[in-house]
Amino acid sequence: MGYAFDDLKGACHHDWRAYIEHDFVRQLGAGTLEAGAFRHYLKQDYLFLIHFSRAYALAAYKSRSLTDLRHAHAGLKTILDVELQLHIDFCRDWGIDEAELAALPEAKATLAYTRYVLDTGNRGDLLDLHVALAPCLVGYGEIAQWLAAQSFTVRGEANPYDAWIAMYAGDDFQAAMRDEIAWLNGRLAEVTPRRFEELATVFRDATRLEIDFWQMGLDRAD
Ligand SMILES: Cc1ncc(CN)c(N)n1
Repeated sequence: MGYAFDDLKGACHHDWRAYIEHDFVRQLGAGTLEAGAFRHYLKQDYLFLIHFSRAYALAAYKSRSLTDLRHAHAGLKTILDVELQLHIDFCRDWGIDEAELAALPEAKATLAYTRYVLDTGNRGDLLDLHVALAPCLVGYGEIAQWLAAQSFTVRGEANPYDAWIAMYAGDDFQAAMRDEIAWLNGRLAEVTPRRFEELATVFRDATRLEIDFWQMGLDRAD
């Protein structure tokens, strides 16, 4: 019997829950997150998304079939057209203009996560790269679903972070998440137990780096 995406989550259940249910996420859902922490996160996430766009471009380069090339292209389009564009709008609403974004120094958590994904993609094959990218795309989609199910989550104008939640709960992002899971399920069905262990390590490490990214936001760490 082959593997599926849920087996990657199962292989690092504790880290996955710590990422999805992080204090940053809880405070954001409740609308109690300090504005300075969100602003710090937003700025670093702008840099993060630029490097993640590069990682999707690397996925396109590594594709051996038109199907894989289209899949990588769709991921790149979601980041560039949906997420990054809305992100720039958010930043403007939060008093951060594009000139400030262009001059930002990268925090260590941003450097570590983005370069880990790019290095994993360069060293490994297309599946390694997509597994390293999965906590990003699938994780935020799942976070939006998890927040929707929590009684402490405040939606609408009473929550200053409502637009952020809406972006990840929205149809475009949720559809991109489902596509990524379907692609991964197709590939994971064919891997050996030994290969699965390698991929589980990549997935766990990327998930741990997501946790560090939330913590960087809360601590406003450089
Ligand atoms: C750190 C991080 N991880 C994931 C996402 C969702 N693409 C994001 N915007 N930023």
